[in-house]
Amino acid sequence: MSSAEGTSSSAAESSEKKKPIVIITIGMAGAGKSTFVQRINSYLHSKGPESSPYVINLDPAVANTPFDANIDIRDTIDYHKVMKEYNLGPNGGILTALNLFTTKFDQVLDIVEKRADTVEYVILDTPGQIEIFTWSASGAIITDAVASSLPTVVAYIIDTPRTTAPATFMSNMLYACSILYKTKLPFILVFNKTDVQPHDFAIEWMQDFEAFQAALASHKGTTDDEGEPTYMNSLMNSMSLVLDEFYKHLTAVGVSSVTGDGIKEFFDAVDASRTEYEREYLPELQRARESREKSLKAAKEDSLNRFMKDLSLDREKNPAAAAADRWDPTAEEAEDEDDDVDVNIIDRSEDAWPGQYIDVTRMRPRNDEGMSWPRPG
Ligand SMILES: Nc1nc2c(ncn2[C@@H]2O[C@H](COP(=O)(O)OP(=O)(O)OP(=O)(O)O)[C@@H](O)[C@H]2O)c(=O)[nH]1
Repeated sequence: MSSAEGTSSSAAESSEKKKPIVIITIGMAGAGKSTFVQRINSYLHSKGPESSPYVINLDPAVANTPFDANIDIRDTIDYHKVMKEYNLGPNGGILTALNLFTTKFDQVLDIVEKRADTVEYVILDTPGQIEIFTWSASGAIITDAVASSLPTVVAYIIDTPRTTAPATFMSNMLYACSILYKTKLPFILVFNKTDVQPHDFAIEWMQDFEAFQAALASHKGTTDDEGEPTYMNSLMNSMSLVLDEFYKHLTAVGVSSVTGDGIKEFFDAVDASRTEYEREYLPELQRARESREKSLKAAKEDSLNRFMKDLSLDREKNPAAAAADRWDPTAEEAEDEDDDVDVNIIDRSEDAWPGQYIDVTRMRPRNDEGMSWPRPG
């Protein structure tokens, strides 16, 4: 972002209250996501009550969170009960619990939007099994719903001490790359646990692919018995060139969720990503909306045309029935409601979600009695 852009946008924003920015935290199990959320939460609290964030926990299986969530999926859905009722294993249980919660996510958004004037940051903690959020329909629905209402940034938490091997680093970057291209949201790589392992090596590898290739060559197991580079080595060498382009779209910060080091730099990156969201994500969202409206309109017209064609074929085949089928304005019992061709085409994007109102913030813990979840069978 150029400084000129930053100045003009901040001048425009200062006249009206900024919308809160949503931080979606994701990361491999054990990367330190919950500890990180707890750390940024306490950092914001320490700045004063007006800076307190709004925290949403989306992990139904977490036993204890080291932070108090304002909205907690566990208050609405009993994950153990879901596993039992649907006869699922742990991952299926988490996924189903998240799916069920997603059906009520509009209510969560309503609540968050009502707090928009008093809150600066909204923090979303996601399930420990990263793929349950990043590769599920409900994860995509939640991300899209949030990002279309409020500025949003993805914080991808990386276990730095476990990423020092070039192959692990590359796998982590490829995963980050896939999430970036899926969400298209501003993206921050958070190298966590820098108290154990500084993240300088990662920054160097991201800025200089030759340094990465040198590290790769010096790592054991990169050549076969004849001293030739292994298939994996050649693949990673080529990938490092491809990822060079991807790194340009990322911001990387090093933090220690234990000592609090680097948390201020993380928030500087979050604040900078607001501009990126407005400049890149919003216009893209607008384009996607327009194209969806266009395709819905086309589908509607196509359906209407096919209906009219079927109707004329029927009439050709059976002229007697067609004659009897004419509308008689004088007939008292003229029923016309079934002729409304629009009824089968519903633009659900404009609808409110169906279902009863449930204030998810007021539910008793671990109790979903009275909820009309779909049941199997
Ligand atoms: N030294 C050090 N340890 C950390 C740091 N952040 C987290 N940890 C430790 O890493 C382990 C995993 O942290 P969690 O916060 O539970 O990780 P998580 O990603 O939420 O794990 P899941 O609950 O499986 O999703 C814990 O033992 C933490 O104490 C850090 O910055 N430095």
